[in-house]
Amino acid sequence: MSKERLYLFDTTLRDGAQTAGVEFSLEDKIAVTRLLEEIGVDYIEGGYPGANVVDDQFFAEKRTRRAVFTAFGMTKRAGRSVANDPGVQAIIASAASANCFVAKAWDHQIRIALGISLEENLKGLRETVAASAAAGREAMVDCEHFFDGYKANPDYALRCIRTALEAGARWVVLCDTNGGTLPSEIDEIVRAVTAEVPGDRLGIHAHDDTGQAVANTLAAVNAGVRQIQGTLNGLGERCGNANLVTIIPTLLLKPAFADRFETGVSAEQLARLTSVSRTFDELLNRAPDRQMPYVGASAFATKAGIHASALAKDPSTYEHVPPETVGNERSVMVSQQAGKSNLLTALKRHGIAIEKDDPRLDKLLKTVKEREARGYSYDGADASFALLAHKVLGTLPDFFAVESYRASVERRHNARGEQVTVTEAVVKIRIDGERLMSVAEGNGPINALDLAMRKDLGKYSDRIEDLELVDFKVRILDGGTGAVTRVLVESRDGSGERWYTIGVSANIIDASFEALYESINYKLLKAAPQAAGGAE
Ligand SMILES: CC(=O)SCCNC(=O)CCNC(=O)[C@H](O)C(C)(C)COP(=O)(O)OP(=O)(O)OC[C@H]1O[C@@H](n2cnc3c(N)ncnc32)[C@H](O)[C@@H]1OP(=O)(O)O
Ligand SMILES: CC(=O)C(=O)O
Repeated sequence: MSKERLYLFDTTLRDGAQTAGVEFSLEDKIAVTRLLEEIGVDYIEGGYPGANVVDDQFFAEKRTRRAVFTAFGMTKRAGRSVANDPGVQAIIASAASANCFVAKAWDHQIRIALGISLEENLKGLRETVAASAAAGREAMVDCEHFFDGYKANPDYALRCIRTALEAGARWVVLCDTNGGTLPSEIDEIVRAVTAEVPGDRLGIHAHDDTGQAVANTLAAVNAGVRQIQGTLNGLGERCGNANLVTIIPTLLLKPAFADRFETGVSAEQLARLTSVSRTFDELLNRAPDRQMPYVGASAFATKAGIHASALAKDPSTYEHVPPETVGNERSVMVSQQAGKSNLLTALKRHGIAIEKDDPRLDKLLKTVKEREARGYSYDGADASFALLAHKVLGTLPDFFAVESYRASVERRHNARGEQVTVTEAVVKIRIDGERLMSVAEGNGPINALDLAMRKDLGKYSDRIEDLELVDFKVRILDGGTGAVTRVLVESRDGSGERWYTIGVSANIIDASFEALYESINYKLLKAAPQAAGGAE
């Protein structure tokens, strides 16, 4: 049986630009377009020419290679002709080859928000679409508030669709603008509409105000629409739009859709989805959502010992799809919820071979659980887990020992009478019996300690030259100033590898120092031949 084609329409650069806190520069728009082309969407709605300078610049030239470059805007204003409407003219004159016009389809909105008659609204819709089609653009219409409009006045909502199609629109998109419609209502209304209008001329644009945007989109596809609008990582006005990063793998990997439909996304492009989603978050300067379906860091992660045991026998026991199909990876974590299977998987990741009945494994599990009870959290600090494992198994080289450290913070007035804060640290270490002492100033006690500890590591100094601290997170575990502090340090080196280490103490400086010390030790461990596979 031949499959029906579904068309993916991305509106990250238009509806996504309506997200609170998001502003795209011209360079951002160009970079996002490149990302979208990597995953093979059919249409890229790049923004609203005529609305702002960035969008004018973006639409000054064609920005897509394969996807249909689409400009958004509203239909002509009442009381003027299309030729005299600068908004519509800017859209048609742009470098876009498709135009998507928003038109209201809810009688209540037309009366209140536009203050015009229902006929005047249809006239604007008809004339705008006709002008775009006459200019050789692929015209489409976003029927704003379609579902609320259909509930209030189905005849009028349907007339909006028919008017757009008769005027030359390729697609009419049914919008759940306020995002309050539920999947059962979408199903019922789309089925009623597709009884009148062919589904291969219809699209769906769902907002996530009840957390149902993806479900609503899939319900609309099931009920007959063939164009899907959505955004990268679910960006969009208020609670966001339907998340294409969730929808695409569902369409390609779930038989209920994959057996019936095809898209323009290949298996190779699907495997780039995790990277595209995370790169997009980098560009937005925000942390990726660990729990995002398919692509989140936790999407194929397990902490539970019972799950880890079964996963080791066959990954399909606890995975709904193979993680590599979307470019993600399986992760078995070590924590209080762990059993020996979790440890074995984590040890294997660090190149440590050990039998399940080796008594040292019981000792390691006991140590992990004891330390977790004191505030350590190894599921986010894999490098500290590796160090702990080598220590318990007796294979951790004795790189260097810290004999003592001291940090001081002094606020005083300098010679010009200005108030300054001076921070200084002294670290004494011992390597092969030799004592080395370093002093450093920093912009805070932790920075000063880090600089002092790394200043002179004797024979190891050149091995840590490319070590870089990337992030530093502090969490107070029990609340109050007398509480336990957990510090997580993220490091990286010239190889591009990133690792996480942890420190826990009632004293924030002590916890930080421990995490820094662990980071240096892990860097040295990586290059230590005697530690590799050292449990045997
Ligand atoms: C559901 C959606 O997401 S639709 C997309 C919404 N996105 C945006 O609005 C982002 C970009 N918008 C903008 O930069 C500006 O709103 C502009 C440039 C488009 C217009 O700015 P202004 O001319 O100052 O108008 P303003 O934004 O205050 O109001 C919108 C006007 O468009 C009219 N209008 C709204 N929708 C339509 C439509 N589909 N067709 C015709 N006119 C419309 C409104 O009645 C209002 O006019 P009025 O104030 O005379 O009643
Ligand atoms: C067009 C659009 O963004 C909406 O109706 O939500």
